[in-house]
Amino acid sequence: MSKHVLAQNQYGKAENRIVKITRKGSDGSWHEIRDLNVSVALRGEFRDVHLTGDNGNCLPTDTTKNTVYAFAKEHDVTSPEAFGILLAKHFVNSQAVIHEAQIRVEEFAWERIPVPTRKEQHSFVRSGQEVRTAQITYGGSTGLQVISGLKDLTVMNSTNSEFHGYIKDKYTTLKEAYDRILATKVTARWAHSSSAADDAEHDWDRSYKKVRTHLLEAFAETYSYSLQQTLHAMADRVLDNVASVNEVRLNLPNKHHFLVDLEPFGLKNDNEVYFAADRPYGLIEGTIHRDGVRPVISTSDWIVA
Ligand SMILES: O=c1[nH]c(=O)c2[nH]c(=O)[nH]c2[nH]1
Repeated sequence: MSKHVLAQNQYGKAENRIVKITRKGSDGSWHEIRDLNVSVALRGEFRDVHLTGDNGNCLPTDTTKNTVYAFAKEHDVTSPEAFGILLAKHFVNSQAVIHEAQIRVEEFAWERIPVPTRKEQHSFVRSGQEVRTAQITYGGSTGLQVISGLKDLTVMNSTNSEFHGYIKDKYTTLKEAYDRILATKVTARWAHSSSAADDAEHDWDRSYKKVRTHLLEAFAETYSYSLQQTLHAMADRVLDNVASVNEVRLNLPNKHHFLVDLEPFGLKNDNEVYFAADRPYGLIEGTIHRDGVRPVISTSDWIVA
């Protein structure tokens, strides 16, 4: 026996890449695709597996992978959230030793390449840079918890951004800015109310589009005095407009654009030529939630820009 304490542990199979083709139309020539990266983490009675070599409670990670494949065949993949809910419930409800399952899904979006000369539609182009995310946790004390999100959504305002009035100490060299570029690569996660999570009819694709639109509109429409203020405005807009969302966490790395000094060349830089710095970036993160709701989105995952 170990004299040390086994604390949080989980296991499963990470990053199962699956593409589901659904054939529609009378001859099945209209294709729809969902391109997912599905990770499984199981929590439960796995003490003996770690301590004694008894694998009697261990559902192999290989089986969890196969389950993802089989579920993709046996069920409609209507959204990352709905697929994750099916899987999480399956693991907890089928094995007594599994107390909680967490499914993380990334979805890569594809758009149709329209081919007017043929009725079959089976050609696609990867759309955008952003990745849709979902994290489903079922069992334990949480019941069903659904956290949706997106990452790698890069946005820029080429004006309507200022930054001044900040603390100045002996290390401060930053010049005050009254018209600057504001650019960031958005990582957003939002937690749904339990009534939305438990509603089998919830339209996850629709709520994803709504949240994404409100995030982008708030970014574009906020006259910004700091990226922190923009962050708050973006999350606020989502909470004001999407009733089923209780909490929003945003990671907004400040992708700095510095004015290039053109004076050595006898030129004046009228806020026209910037150096787009790669690193370091400003680390700007925050959670905004409805009053009276306990926040559930992890604050410990730092997002690297
Ligand atoms: O929007 C900003 N917030 C900051 O906290 C900060 N700090 C900094 O150097 N530039 C900026 N910009």
